[in-house]
Amino acid sequence: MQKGQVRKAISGFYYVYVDGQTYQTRGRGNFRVKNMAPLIGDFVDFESDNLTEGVLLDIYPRKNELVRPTVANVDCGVIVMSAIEPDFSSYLVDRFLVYLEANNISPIIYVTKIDLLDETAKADMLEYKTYYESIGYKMILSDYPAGASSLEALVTNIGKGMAVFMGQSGAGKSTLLNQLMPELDLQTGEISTSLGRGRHTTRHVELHPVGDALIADTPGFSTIDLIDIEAVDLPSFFPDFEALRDQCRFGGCMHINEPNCRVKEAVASGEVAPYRYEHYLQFHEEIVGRKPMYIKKNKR
Ligand SMILES: Nc1nc2c(ncn2[C@@H]2O[C@H](COP(=O)(O)OP(=O)(O)OP(=O)(O)O)[C@@H](O)[C@H]2O)c(=O)[nH]1
Ligand SMILES: [Zn+2]
Repeated sequence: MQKGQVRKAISGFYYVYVDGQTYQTRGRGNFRVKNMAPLIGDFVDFESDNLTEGVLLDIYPRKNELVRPTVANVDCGVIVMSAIEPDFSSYLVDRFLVYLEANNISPIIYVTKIDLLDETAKADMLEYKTYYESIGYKMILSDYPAGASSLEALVTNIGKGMAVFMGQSGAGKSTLLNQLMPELDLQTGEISTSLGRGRHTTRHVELHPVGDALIADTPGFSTIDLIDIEAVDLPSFFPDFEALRDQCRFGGCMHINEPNCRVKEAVASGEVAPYRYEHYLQFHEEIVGRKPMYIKKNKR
Protein backbone atom coordinates (compact mmCIF):
# COMPACT_ATOMS: atom_id res chain seq x y z
CA MET A 1 0.00 0.00 0.00
CA GLN A 2 1.21 3.50 -0.82
CA LYS A 3 0.12 7.03 0.01
CA GLY A 4 -0.21 9.59 -2.78
CA GLN A 5 -2.20 12.61 -3.93
CA VAL A 6 -4.94 12.69 -6.54
CA ARG A 7 -3.94 15.23 -9.17
CA LYS A 8 -6.40 14.46 -11.93
CA ALA A 9 -9.64 12.51 -12.50
CA ILE A 10 -11.16 11.43 -15.79
CA SER A 11 -14.16 9.19 -16.32
CA GLY A 12 -13.92 7.21 -13.14
CA PHE A 13 -10.13 7.02 -13.07
CA TYR A 14 -8.12 8.82 -10.42
CA TYR A 15 -4.55 9.69 -11.19
CA VAL A 16 -2.48 9.44 -8.05
CA TYR A 17 0.94 10.98 -7.84
CA VAL A 18 3.74 9.74 -5.61
CA ASP A 19 7.52 10.01 -5.90
CA GLY A 20 7.66 11.16 -9.51
CA GLN A 21 5.18 8.53 -10.75
CA THR A 22 1.51 8.79 -11.65
CA TYR A 23 -0.70 5.77 -11.05
CA GLN A 24 -4.03 5.28 -12.75
CA THR A 25 -6.45 3.96 -10.16
CA ARG A 26 -10.11 3.26 -9.63
CA GLY A 27 -12.11 3.67 -6.45
CA ARG A 28 -12.79 0.45 -4.59
CA GLY A 29 -16.40 -0.74 -4.82
CA ASN A 30 -17.31 0.14 -1.26
CA PHE A 31 -16.25 3.78 -1.86
CA ARG A 32 -19.71 4.44 -3.19
CA VAL A 33 -21.36 2.65 -0.30
CA LYS A 34 -19.42 4.73 2.19
CA ASN A 35 -20.30 7.82 0.18
CA MET A 36 -16.65 8.76 -0.28
CA ALA A 37 -16.00 10.55 -3.52
CA PRO A 38 -12.32 11.31 -3.97
CA LEU A 39 -11.54 14.92 -4.89
CA ILE A 40 -8.58 16.40 -6.68
CA GLY A 41 -6.05 17.18 -3.99
CA ASP A 42 -7.07 14.27 -1.77
CA PHE A 43 -4.35 12.30 -0.08
CA VAL A 44 -5.18 8.63 -0.51
CA ASP A 45 -3.98 5.14 0.25
CA PHE A 46 -3.85 2.95 -2.82
CA GLU A 47 -2.51 -0.34 -4.05
CA SER A 48 -1.01 -0.99 -7.46
CA ASP A 49 1.22 -3.62 -9.06
CA ASN A 50 1.69 -1.47 -12.14
CA LEU A 51 0.99 2.06 -13.34
CA THR A 52 -2.50 1.49 -14.73
CA GLU A 53 -4.52 -0.86 -12.56
CA GLY A 54 -4.41 0.60 -9.09
CA VAL A 55 -7.14 0.57 -6.49
CA LEU A 56 -7.92 3.49 -4.22
CA LEU A 57 -8.41 2.25 -0.69
CA ASP A 58 -8.95 5.21 1.57
CA ILE A 59 -9.09 8.98 1.70
CA TYR A 60 -7.28 10.95 4.40
CA PRO A 61 -9.19 13.63 6.33
CA ARG A 62 -9.25 16.93 4.41
CA LYS A 63 -7.79 20.20 5.59
CA ASN A 64 -10.46 21.97 3.55
CA GLU A 65 -12.67 21.49 0.53
CA LEU A 66 -13.65 24.04 -2.10
CA VAL A 67 -16.54 23.86 -4.53
CA ARG A 68 -15.22 25.92 -7.39
CA PRO A 69 -12.91 24.49 -8.49
CA THR A 70 -13.72 21.28 -6.68
CA VAL A 71 -10.51 20.55 -4.84
CA ALA A 72 -9.41 19.50 -1.38
CA ASN A 73 -6.41 20.37 0.76
CA VAL A 74 -5.76 23.83 -0.63
CA ASP A 75 -2.81 25.57 1.04
CA CYS A 76 -2.77 28.85 -0.79
CA GLY A 77 -5.38 31.07 -2.42
CA VAL A 78 -4.14 33.56 -5.00
CA ILE A 79 -6.51 36.52 -5.14
CA VAL A 80 -6.10 37.91 -8.63
CA MET A 81 -7.25 41.52 -8.69
CA SER A 82 -6.87 43.96 -11.55
CA ALA A 83 -5.61 47.44 -10.74
CA ILE A 84 -7.98 48.80 -13.40
CA GLU A 85 -10.54 47.42 -15.91
CA PRO A 86 -12.23 46.33 -13.70
CA ASP A 87 -11.14 48.77 -10.99
CA PHE A 88 -9.19 47.58 -7.98
CA SER A 89 -11.61 46.79 -5.17
CA SER A 90 -10.31 46.53 -1.62
CA TYR A 91 -13.84 45.39 -0.72
CA LEU A 92 -13.44 42.30 -2.91
CA VAL A 93 -9.91 41.72 -1.69
CA ASP A 94 -11.15 41.77 1.90
CA ARG A 95 -14.03 39.48 1.03
CA PHE A 96 -11.70 36.92 -0.50
CA LEU A 97 -9.32 37.30 2.45
CA VAL A 98 -12.09 36.53 4.94
CA TYR A 99 -13.21 33.55 2.91
CA LEU A 100 -9.67 32.17 2.70
CA GLU A 101 -8.96 32.76 6.39
CA ALA A 102 -12.18 30.96 7.29
CA ASN A 103 -11.13 27.97 5.20
CA ASN A 104 -7.64 27.78 6.63
CA ILE A 105 -6.02 28.82 3.33
CA SER A 106 -3.07 31.25 3.15
CA PRO A 107 -3.84 34.18 0.85
CA ILE A 108 -1.57 35.92 -1.65
CA ILE A 109 -2.84 39.07 -3.41
CA TYR A 110 -1.67 39.38 -7.03
CA VAL A 111 -2.50 42.66 -8.79
CA THR A 112 -2.63 42.69 -12.61
CA LYS A 113 -2.75 45.49 -15.18
CA ILE A 114 -0.24 47.64 -13.32
CA ASP A 115 1.09 48.50 -16.79
CA LEU A 116 -2.13 50.43 -17.46
CA LEU A 117 -1.80 52.74 -14.43
CA ASP A 118 -0.58 56.32 -14.34
CA GLU A 119 1.90 57.36 -11.66
CA THR A 120 -0.73 58.56 -9.19
CA ALA A 121 -2.70 55.34 -9.42
CA LYS A 122 0.52 53.36 -9.07
CA ALA A 123 1.31 55.24 -5.87
CA ASP A 124 -2.15 54.38 -4.52
CA MET A 125 -1.51 50.75 -5.28
CA LEU A 126 1.78 50.87 -3.40
CA GLU A 127 -0.10 52.26 -0.43
CA TYR A 128 -2.43 49.26 -0.45
CA LYS A 129 0.59 46.99 -0.74
CA THR A 130 2.27 48.61 2.24
CA TYR A 131 -0.84 48.18 4.36
CA TYR A 132 -1.66 44.61 3.39
CA GLU A 133 1.93 43.54 3.86
CA SER A 134 2.04 45.24 7.27
CA ILE A 135 -0.75 42.92 8.38
CA GLY A 136 0.94 39.82 7.01
CA TYR A 137 -0.41 39.35 3.50
CA LYS A 138 1.96 39.14 0.56
CA MET A 139 0.81 41.48 -2.22
CA ILE A 140 2.53 41.19 -5.59
CA LEU A 141 2.22 43.83 -8.32
CA SER A 142 2.45 42.26 -11.75
CA ASP A 143 5.18 43.38 -14.11
CA TYR A 144 3.29 42.01 -17.11
CA PRO A 145 4.08 42.08 -19.97
CA ALA A 146 7.70 43.13 -19.43
CA GLY A 147 9.31 40.78 -16.98
CA ALA A 148 8.95 37.61 -15.05
CA SER A 149 9.92 38.71 -11.57
CA SER A 150 6.34 39.00 -10.32
CA LEU A 151 5.72 35.44 -11.53
CA GLU A 152 8.81 34.23 -9.73
CA ALA A 153 7.73 36.04 -6.59
CA LEU A 154 4.35 34.36 -6.83
CA VAL A 155 5.72 30.84 -7.22
CA THR A 156 8.24 31.44 -4.44
CA ASN A 157 5.50 32.66 -2.13
CA ILE A 158 3.25 29.71 -2.84
CA GLY A 159 6.19 27.58 -1.71
CA LYS A 160 5.57 23.87 -1.55
CA GLY A 161 1.82 24.27 -1.24
CA MET A 162 -1.15 23.68 -3.51
CA ALA A 163 -2.67 26.87 -4.86
CA VAL A 164 -6.00 27.87 -6.32
CA PHE A 165 -6.51 31.14 -8.22
CA MET A 166 -9.60 33.27 -7.75
CA GLY A 167 -10.81 36.74 -8.66
CA GLN A 168 -13.51 38.60 -10.52
CA SER A 169 -14.19 38.24 -14.20
CA GLY A 170 -11.64 40.05 -16.33
CA ALA A 171 -9.10 40.26 -13.51
CA GLY A 172 -6.57 38.28 -15.53
CA LYS A 173 -6.72 34.82 -13.95
CA SER A 174 -6.46 32.90 -17.21
CA THR A 175 -3.71 35.19 -18.47
CA LEU A 176 -1.75 34.56 -15.29
CA LEU A 177 -2.28 30.79 -15.35
CA ASN A 178 -1.10 30.74 -18.97
CA GLN A 179 2.03 32.66 -18.01
CA LEU A 180 2.79 30.12 -15.31
CA MET A 181 1.81 27.10 -17.41
CA PRO A 182 2.04 27.97 -21.13
CA GLU A 183 1.00 24.41 -22.02
CA LEU A 184 -2.48 25.14 -20.64
CA ASP A 185 -3.35 27.60 -23.37
CA LEU A 186 -6.46 28.86 -21.57
CA GLN A 187 -8.56 31.27 -23.55
CA THR A 188 -8.41 34.85 -22.35
CA GLY A 189 -10.23 38.06 -23.06
CA GLU A 190 -13.35 37.92 -25.16
CA ILE A 191 -15.33 34.71 -25.38
CA SER A 192 -14.41 33.01 -28.61
CA THR A 193 -17.24 32.73 -31.08
CA SER A 194 -15.26 30.46 -33.36
CA LEU A 195 -15.22 27.74 -30.73
CA GLY A 196 -18.87 28.37 -29.99
CA ARG A 197 -18.61 27.87 -26.26
CA GLY A 198 -17.92 29.90 -23.19
CA ARG A 199 -14.68 29.64 -21.35
CA HIS A 200 -13.99 27.50 -18.26
CA THR A 201 -16.94 25.29 -19.10
CA THR A 202 -15.61 21.94 -20.14
CA ARG A 203 -12.38 21.78 -18.19
CA HIS A 204 -11.66 19.30 -15.46
CA VAL A 205 -9.44 20.63 -12.78
CA GLU A 206 -5.94 19.21 -12.66
CA LEU A 207 -2.98 19.98 -10.41
CA HIS A 208 0.20 21.01 -12.20
CA PRO A 209 3.65 21.28 -10.66
CA VAL A 210 5.23 24.73 -11.15
CA GLY A 211 8.54 25.03 -9.32
CA ASP A 212 7.90 23.54 -5.88
CA ALA A 213 4.24 24.51 -6.03
CA LEU A 214 1.21 22.64 -7.24
CA ILE A 215 -1.31 24.78 -9.10
CA ALA A 216 -4.96 24.06 -9.89
CA ASP A 217 -5.33 24.82 -13.58
CA THR A 218 -8.94 26.02 -13.44
CA PRO A 219 -9.64 29.51 -12.16
CA GLY A 220 -11.98 29.46 -9.20
CA PHE A 221 -14.52 31.73 -7.63
CA SER A 222 -15.24 35.09 -9.12
CA THR A 223 -17.52 35.98 -6.23
CA ILE A 224 -17.92 34.35 -2.88
CA ASP A 225 -20.49 34.23 -0.18
CA LEU A 226 -19.93 34.20 3.54
CA ILE A 227 -22.54 31.56 4.23
CA ASP A 228 -20.42 29.33 6.44
CA ILE A 229 -19.09 32.13 8.59
CA GLU A 230 -20.50 32.92 12.03
CA ALA A 231 -20.56 36.55 13.14
CA VAL A 232 -18.63 35.77 16.32
CA ASP A 233 -15.75 34.34 14.29
CA LEU A 234 -15.51 37.27 11.91
CA PRO A 235 -13.05 39.42 13.93
CA SER A 236 -10.55 36.56 13.97
CA PHE A 237 -10.33 36.72 10.16
CA PHE A 238 -8.95 40.28 10.34
CA PRO A 239 -5.31 39.97 11.49
CA ASP A 240 -5.04 43.74 11.95
CA PHE A 241 -7.89 43.60 14.50
CA GLU A 242 -6.60 40.41 16.09
CA ALA A 243 -3.27 42.03 16.89
CA LEU A 244 -5.09 44.60 19.05
CA ARG A 245 -7.84 42.47 20.51
CA ASP A 246 -6.10 41.94 23.86
CA GLN A 247 -6.14 45.68 24.41
CA CYS A 248 -9.91 45.98 24.05
CA ARG A 249 -11.66 46.42 27.38
CA PHE A 250 -13.93 43.41 26.88
CA GLY A 251 -12.87 39.90 26.02
CA GLY A 252 -14.75 38.75 22.94
CA CYS A 253 -15.06 42.37 21.79
CA MET A 254 -16.78 42.58 18.40
CA HIS A 255 -15.32 46.06 17.89
CA ILE A 256 -18.72 47.50 17.11
CA ASN A 257 -20.71 48.83 20.08
CA GLU A 258 -18.35 48.07 22.94
CA PRO A 259 -16.76 50.95 24.88
CA ASN A 260 -12.96 51.24 25.13
CA CYS A 261 -12.42 49.27 21.99
CA ARG A 262 -8.78 49.43 20.91
CA VAL A 263 -9.67 48.53 17.31
CA LYS A 264 -12.05 51.46 16.97
CA GLU A 265 -9.38 53.75 18.42
CA ALA A 266 -6.91 52.42 15.88
CA VAL A 267 -9.35 53.06 13.06
CA ALA A 268 -9.84 56.64 14.29
CA SER A 269 -6.10 57.23 14.41
CA GLY A 270 -5.47 55.63 11.02
CA GLU A 271 -3.37 52.82 12.46
CA VAL A 272 -5.95 50.40 11.09
CA ALA A 273 -7.07 51.25 7.55
CA PRO A 274 -10.60 52.69 7.74
CA TYR A 275 -11.67 50.75 4.64
CA ARG A 276 -10.85 47.51 6.41
CA TYR A 277 -13.14 48.45 9.25
CA GLU A 278 -15.93 49.53 6.90
CA HIS A 279 -15.73 46.19 5.10
CA TYR A 280 -15.78 44.40 8.44
CA LEU A 281 -19.01 46.19 9.37
CA GLN A 282 -20.54 45.36 5.98
CA PHE A 283 -19.66 41.66 6.27
CA HIS A 284 -20.92 41.61 9.83
CA GLU A 285 -24.24 43.09 8.81
CA GLU A 286 -24.53 40.65 5.94
CA ILE A 287 -23.88 37.68 8.22
CA VAL A 288 -26.19 38.83 10.99
CA GLY A 289 -28.92 39.71 8.52
CA ARG A 290 -28.93 36.55 6.46
CA LYS A 291 -32.07 34.51 6.33
CA PRO A 292 -32.33 31.50 8.65
CA MET A 293 -32.39 29.08 5.72
CA TYR A 294 -28.86 30.11 4.94
CA ILE A 295 -27.56 29.33 8.39
CA LYS A 296 -24.58 27.04 8.23
CA LYS A 297 -25.06 23.31 8.02
CA ASN A 298 -21.97 21.99 9.74
CA LYS A 299 -19.96 23.20 12.68
CA ARG A 300 -16.29 23.69 12.19
N1 LIG B 1 -2.56 45.32 -19.99
C1 LIG B 1 -2.79 44.20 -19.30
N2 LIG B 1 -3.79 43.38 -19.69
C2 LIG B 1 -4.01 42.25 -18.98
C3 LIG B 1 -3.22 41.90 -17.85
N3 LIG B 1 -3.68 40.71 -17.37
C4 LIG B 1 -4.72 40.36 -18.15
N4 LIG B 1 -4.93 41.27 -19.12
C5 LIG B 1 -6.01 41.29 -20.13
O1 LIG B 1 -7.25 41.37 -19.46
C6 LIG B 1 -8.26 40.63 -20.15
C7 LIG B 1 -8.93 39.64 -19.23
O2 LIG B 1 -7.99 38.66 -18.83
P1 LIG B 1 -8.39 37.15 -18.53
O3 LIG B 1 -7.12 36.43 -18.19
O4 LIG B 1 -9.24 36.59 -19.60
O5 LIG B 1 -9.28 37.36 -17.22
P2 LIG B 1 -10.00 36.25 -16.32
O6 LIG B 1 -9.83 36.66 -14.90
O7 LIG B 1 -9.55 34.89 -16.67
O8 LIG B 1 -11.51 36.51 -16.75
P3 LIG B 1 -12.76 35.49 -16.74
O9 LIG B 1 -12.42 34.41 -17.69
O10 LIG B 1 -13.90 36.36 -17.22
O11 LIG B 1 -12.95 35.03 -15.33
C8 LIG B 1 -7.54 39.96 -21.32
O12 LIG B 1 -7.78 40.72 -22.47
C9 LIG B 1 -6.07 40.01 -20.94
O13 LIG B 1 -5.21 40.07 -22.06
C10 LIG B 1 -2.14 42.79 -17.47
O14 LIG B 1 -1.40 42.59 -16.49
N5 LIG B 1 -1.99 43.92 -18.24
ZN1 LIG C 1 -12.70 45.90 20.29
